[in-house]
Amino acid sequence: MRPFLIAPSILSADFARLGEDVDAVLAAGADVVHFDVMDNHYVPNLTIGPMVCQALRNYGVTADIDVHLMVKPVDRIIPDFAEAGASIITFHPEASEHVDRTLQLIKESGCKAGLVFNPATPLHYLDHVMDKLDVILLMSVNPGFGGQSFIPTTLDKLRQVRKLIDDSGYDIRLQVDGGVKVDNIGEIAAAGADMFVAGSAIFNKPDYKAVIDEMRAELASVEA
Ligand SMILES: O=C(CO)[C@H](O)[C@H](O)COP(=O)(O)O
Repeated sequence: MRPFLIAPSILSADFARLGEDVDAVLAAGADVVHFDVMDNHYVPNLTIGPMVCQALRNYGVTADIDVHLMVKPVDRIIPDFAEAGASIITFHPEASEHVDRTLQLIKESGCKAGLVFNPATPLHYLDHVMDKLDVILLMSVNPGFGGQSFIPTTLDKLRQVRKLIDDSGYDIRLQVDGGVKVDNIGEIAAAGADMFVAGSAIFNKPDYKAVIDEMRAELASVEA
């Protein structure tokens, strides 16, 4: 399996000093910035858009920015995020009228592309598009808010998707998002995830490096 990636969700960062907080979490050892976009329509919350992504790039953030679109419709906003510096764009297949077309739009915009599955979204959306995916994100909470508890049935779903990826032979990251903490990240990795989104577990602690180091220590015992 490829190296594990830790992607702090800036949903739990301090929006009043976002650039500094993102710099701090990257300096603490994070690999990727996870950027949650909510529209108060597809999910019952409202967050940030392309202007904030561009502001992070202008501030000097060079790490990959992983944009998770919790919006409907999806396609209109994709070129704006690509222009604003997104590296990866993921979306929920049931929020798109044409999943294949949306994946192509992301790729043509120069970004990596992925599909996101809510806890109750069936995996059949993966049929016929595995060759177009760079990331599969399994939500381990219902989307909309940080700080929720990890839904344990996600572990079985991770095992299923890990097998699908391995059998496909494609180079696809398996990401998990929601309720990821130091005390469950090892079990989640053992189920097949290789990219871990964590918001409150990192940003709600005073020492980001200490949390990320503890996560890496748990992951090291899975790799061994
Ligand atoms: O997409 C999200 C919610 O829709 C967040 O990324 C996710 O919930 C992370 O927050 P936490 O780690 O606090 O659960």
